[in-house]
Amino acid sequence: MTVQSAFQEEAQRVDEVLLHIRKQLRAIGPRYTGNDFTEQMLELQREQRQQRLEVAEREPYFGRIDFQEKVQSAPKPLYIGKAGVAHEKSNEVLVVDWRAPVASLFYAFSGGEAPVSYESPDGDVEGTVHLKRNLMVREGKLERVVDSYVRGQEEETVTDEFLLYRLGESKDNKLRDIVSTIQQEQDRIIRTDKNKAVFIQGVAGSGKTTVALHRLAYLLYRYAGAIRAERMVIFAPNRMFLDYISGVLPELGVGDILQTTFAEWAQEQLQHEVRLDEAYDPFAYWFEQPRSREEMEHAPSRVKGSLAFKALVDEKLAETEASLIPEEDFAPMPGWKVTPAMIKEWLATDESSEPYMKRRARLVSRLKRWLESEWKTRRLTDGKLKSQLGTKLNAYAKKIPSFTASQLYGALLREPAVQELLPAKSAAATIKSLKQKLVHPEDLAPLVYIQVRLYGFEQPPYDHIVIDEAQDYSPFQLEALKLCQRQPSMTVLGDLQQGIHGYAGIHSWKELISLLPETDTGYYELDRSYRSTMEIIDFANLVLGAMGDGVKPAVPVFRSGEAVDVAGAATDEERLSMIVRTVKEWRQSGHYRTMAVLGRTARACEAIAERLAAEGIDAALIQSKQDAYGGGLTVVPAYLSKGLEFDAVLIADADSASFGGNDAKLLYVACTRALHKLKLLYCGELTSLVAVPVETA
Ligand SMILES: Nc1ncnc2c1ncn2[C@@H]1O[C@H](COP(=O)(O)OP(=O)(O)OP(=O)(O)O)[C@@H](O)[C@H]1O
Repeated sequence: MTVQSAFQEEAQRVDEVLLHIRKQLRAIGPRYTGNDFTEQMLELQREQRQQRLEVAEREPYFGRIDFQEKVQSAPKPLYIGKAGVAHEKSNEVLVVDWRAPVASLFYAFSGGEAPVSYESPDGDVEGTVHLKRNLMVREGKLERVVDSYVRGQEEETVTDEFLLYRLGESKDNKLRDIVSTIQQEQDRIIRTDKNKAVFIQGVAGSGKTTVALHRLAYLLYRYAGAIRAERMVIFAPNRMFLDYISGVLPELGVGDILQTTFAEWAQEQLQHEVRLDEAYDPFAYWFEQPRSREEMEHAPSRVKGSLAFKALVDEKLAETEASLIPEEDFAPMPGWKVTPAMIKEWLATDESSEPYMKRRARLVSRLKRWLESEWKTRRLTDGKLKSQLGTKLNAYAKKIPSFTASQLYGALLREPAVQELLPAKSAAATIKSLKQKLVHPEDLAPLVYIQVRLYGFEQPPYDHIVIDEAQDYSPFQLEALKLCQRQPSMTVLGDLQQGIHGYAGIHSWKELISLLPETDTGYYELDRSYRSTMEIIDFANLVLGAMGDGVKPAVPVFRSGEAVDVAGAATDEERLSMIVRTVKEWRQSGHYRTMAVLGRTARACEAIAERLAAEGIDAALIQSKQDAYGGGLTVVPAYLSKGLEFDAVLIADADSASFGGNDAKLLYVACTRALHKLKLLYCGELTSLVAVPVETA
């Protein structure tokens, strides 16, 4: 078949499928707005179906794979789309949902005539692939058809032309779904079994965030009923990042998933008993002036996030547990007595896995029942005596300690064992803040952990937990989250090479993985970077090399672009003029929809934004409490740019004073934000992290 006739045939099919989709959309009818519960539930289903069909109407499908099952005599074309569509009468499948088992063939097939198979609920299905085709449909019209594999033709392996086309596009202010170009190594992670905690170490731009979001959509489809969107949670580093990723799930037809930061979530779990101390800004402390590695290593945040600290919390909780049995008898009247031994017996028959405060409440009720039964047995009637007995019970109950999480935490911080781990000054400062109900971010994991151990849940709230930028999490944070899940079902992703929060995060994935049973975990590495051109990745790898041995360079996709520019200025004034000139040039070129000027500190960024404003250039200055990222031209401190991406990036102060020997990770993060264009400017001496200066000015 010629390329032209293939295009015509596909264009005709797109039209036909769209007719079916539109017919089905029309058949959905008007919305139900009454009060009948059953009708309301049906309406919810109708609404979801409508959303799926609307997604399909925009782009019915993006891929085709012709697969011949071993038992069949001819290949069958399967069209893969974001939402499955069936013929309204015959139920024949017109579009296969990308999450269906058979669709895995489209992603996993890497060429060759050998038999392939996919896992269906009824077992493995074997067969051969005859065609793999990418189709691009925009606004209901077929625009492009690319065959990446045709059986019998000379090229044996699939080509990446379609992927390269997608990667070459410029980006706006939101992360997008990648269903049409998911790569084999990503697909494997997305389709991992639900009862696993999946850990992903991936280089910058390898699609970790994107993969995690697609995995949620997959789990909801594959385990419909068992896993529910409202019992899932995504943790991201800040509100701006959450805004940036907020478009992906709706586009995949998934709604209602809680997307939050650990700090916000923790304060809610603690029912706002405490709040973050606004006067302490960790970013300002750690990034606005040089700090030594030594200081980072011994930071209070590292101690409070450690397992050694958790062990002390556990000891304190065990001690509290033991205090459930009072040391004295409860003897409200002569001849009436409950001994500690009896209480011990009662507690032993109770649900011993229940949290302390529940067991405590149960014990007090039991004492009350005992009092009532004694009262009845003795046939007493004196109302005054009854109220005296009540008072005695209350007085006795007070001897069984009762705590809020922050009270217990405060008590723990006063103990000598804690003082051995944590500098006395730091413990004293935390105790003082707690009195005002203020805490630092690193106090939240211990507090939530204590809260859950003291009060528990009716049932742990989550079916699945996603942790993005998990290299910045402490083992104690993971321990707190473990208590909140029904079974080990997590997606934990990050990049140790981008671990710029050394004062809080981990050094090795083992620190987190070892907290779960080995059989419940999976570990994956993603080495290919999809975001940036080869030139940018090669340059970023150079910076990475400055970190010393043991680093894993990112492997670029074969997408070539412009060379990375490095230019020096003689004076700071000249550097600022060069920033203005570069931004103007980039704007005039019309090539870039999103651009960023990255500075080492917030202060440096303020100066740049001021200068741009003075030249009449609009730029959004991003600060640490930012809620949203709006695209266009942005000025942002390098440490806040993590997770984001821009068509063009200008690193405004790549001098040796701004990026010293310890800042390789930060500079690596900054360089890898760029998709198509990267430029570095410096004044004075170029940072030693960039080994080969390239003069272009
Ligand atoms: N298979 C793919 N097809 C097309 N684009 C992809 C693919 N995988 C990743 N991308 C693109 O690469 C970019 C980086 O993805 P993402 O932000 O998820 O990576 P990351 O590993 O989380 O990056 P970082 O660690 O730098 O935050 C995004 O623009 C994403 O759309």
